[in-house]
Amino acid sequence: MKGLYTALMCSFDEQGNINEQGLREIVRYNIEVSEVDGLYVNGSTGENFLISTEQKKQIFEIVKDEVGDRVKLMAQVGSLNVDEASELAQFVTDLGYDAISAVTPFYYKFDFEEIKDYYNTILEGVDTKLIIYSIPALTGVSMNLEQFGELFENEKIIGVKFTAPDFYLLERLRHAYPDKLIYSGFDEMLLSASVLNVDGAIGSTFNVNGKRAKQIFTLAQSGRIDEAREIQKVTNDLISEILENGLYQTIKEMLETQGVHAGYVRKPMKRLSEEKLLKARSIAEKYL
Ligand SMILES: CC(=O)N[C@H](C=O)[C@@H](O)[C@H](O)[C@H](O)CO
Ligand SMILES: CC(=O)C(=O)O
Repeated sequence: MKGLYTALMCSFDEQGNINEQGLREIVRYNIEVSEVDGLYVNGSTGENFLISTEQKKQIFEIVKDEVGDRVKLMAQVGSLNVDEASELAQFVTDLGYDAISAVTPFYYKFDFEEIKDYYNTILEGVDTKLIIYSIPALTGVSMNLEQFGELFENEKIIGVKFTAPDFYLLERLRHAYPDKLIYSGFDEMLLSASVLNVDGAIGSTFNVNGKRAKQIFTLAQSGRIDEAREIQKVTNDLISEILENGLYQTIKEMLETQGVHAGYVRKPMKRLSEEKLLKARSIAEKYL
């Protein structure tokens, strides 16, 4: 389960319906061109929190069908509706996903006991391993070292996708739980996280920048930090331009320039203006 996973985008048409062919093309591009080790399906990047349960299932099915056993697959099933999360956990287990992942429950201010119960409930009765998805900037949920430790006591919880800039906590986690899988979540901090010996990374920009990300990770693992830093610099030039232009929209348009029909984002996300579309294309030309 180690290595680099793309937080997979989903292709939607102008009405917001899933474009199956487009989604298959995104999957193929990630496997064949970016050569990542796996895909993280229905995360933030997949616009998961904007779609129905049926659409989530459809995406899980299409991706598994397209991938087969070529790369590893993680399914993000987390939801404020725990019944939905459990249903999806069972669904992807039956489909043969390699692991599930669940974002910490958000919006309401859940206490730690409630968060723990959420994970244990999702895992009840399903025979799959789970990666916690921690992204405090979007969820408002920060957990400390001891709380991660308490969650890790459940043997089915095998790791965490750590999307936070707290490298003190990351180092403490790595040291305290050498047998758990830790994935770096911020692509712009991949080198720094790799130096702390994370097991892999999961990122949105890998949809278009998977090759450089892989280089950063493998160079850092073999101690070639100067070379890795150069590639992180180019990567961060790219990420800055993407973030300034609109994260998911720009990545989708960059994929379009490669013949991948990544389509539109769903409302309430907005589409790129004509000017930003041109900018996205010029970013693609510069970096791809
Ligand atoms: C919210 C979100 O998309 N987070 C991603 C993973 O956790 C990252 O891959 C970021 O998109 C990326 O690092 C750009 O900031
Ligand atoms: C990793 C990330 O960006 C996601 O949740 O899709």
